[in-house]
Amino acid sequence: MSKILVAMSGGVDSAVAALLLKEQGYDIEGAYMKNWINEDNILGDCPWQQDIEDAAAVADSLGIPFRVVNLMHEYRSRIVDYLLEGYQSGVTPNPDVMCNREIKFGVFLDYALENGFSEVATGHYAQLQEETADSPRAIIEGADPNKDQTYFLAMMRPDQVARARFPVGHLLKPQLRELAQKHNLPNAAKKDSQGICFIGNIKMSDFLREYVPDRPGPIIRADDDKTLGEHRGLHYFTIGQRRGIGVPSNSDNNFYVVVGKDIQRNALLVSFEAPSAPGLYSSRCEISGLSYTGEPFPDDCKIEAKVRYRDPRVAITCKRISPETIEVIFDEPQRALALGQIIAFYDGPKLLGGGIYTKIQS
Ligand SMILES: Nc1ncnc2c1ncn2[C@@H]1O[C@H](COP(=O)(O)OP(=O)(O)OP(=O)(O)O)[C@@H](O)[C@H]1O
Repeated sequence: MSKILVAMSGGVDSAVAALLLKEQGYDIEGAYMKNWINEDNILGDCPWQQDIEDAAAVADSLGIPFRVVNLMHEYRSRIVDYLLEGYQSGVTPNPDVMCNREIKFGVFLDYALENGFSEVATGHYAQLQEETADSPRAIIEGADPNKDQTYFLAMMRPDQVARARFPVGHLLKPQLRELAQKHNLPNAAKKDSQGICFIGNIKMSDFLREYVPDRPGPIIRADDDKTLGEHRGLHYFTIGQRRGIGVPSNSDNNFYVVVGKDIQRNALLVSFEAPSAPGLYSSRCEISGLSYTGEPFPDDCKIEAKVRYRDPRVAITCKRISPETIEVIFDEPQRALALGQIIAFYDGPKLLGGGIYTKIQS
């Protein structure tokens, strides 16, 4: 029977993933991935030591072998550099999506295959539709609509999907917690992690402050080009952001919102929140780095997409520009799309693939 390496973060989701596979009779081992932040420890916070202890304790209670895999160098080159380059060039990268393709189902899967395993399991809320004569294995949204994580898997390639397992994707989070308690898993009551896969409990703004030099520039009102103030660096801001701009609206009903970045002038563009705010809503965009989780979808087609994590699926039309680039036209204009971020494509609950916003048009 095939051997499965379970990626155990110390959190409850991957603990239950291991529990379920064990109960189903699979030959499994657990592994914690040590990433770059573990080694550098510059920000004086090390929640990961506790995470390793928690993952080891869960493996112990399940009676499965456990190891720590050091992926520090790969993480530095594939994720941290991508993150820093993105922020330095004025776009908003998505380390979580890249982490799944490059690390969890990239170097970590390679490590598993080299060490006698045939699959990698994670605690992602996603389901799998097994391969049929007509189509390869497909990723389907998780059963818990509040927890579905398929968006983060959008850039996975078919060969990676073929070797992935998501044992908890059919569960609702409360059911998962109940299972963890019923089986006395040592981390049954542990709080959920905050998302960004390697930064852990460290805030993105602290990370940026440490690694990307400040580069002050003007805050400009996009409607009339009036300078309203100064920002510390474009990388601290994302389109659609309202908090922390530092420019009062002097009015009770109007709020300034970031509507864009003018890279040439190093200017942060703001406007009052409104459907007519210049650049805030887009009806079309260009997507590069197009990647499919299974069969490629047709050159010109009507499908659905999630424009960001936690957004509902929306109707889109795709038009092919080149092998790796498409134009996406939204049925309804979408608010605050950020260059560098990821769009995920769907056919109903089935994930089709993803790509990177490289041009956004109103
Ligand atoms: N440092 C790590 N070592 C091993 N596996 C990891 C690590 N970080 C994340 N994973 C794997 O990736 C999955 C999704 O990661 P994410 O950070 O979204 O955690 P999560 O949904 O809070 O799950 P968990 O409760 O297992 O931490 C985890 O369930 C786990 O299988």
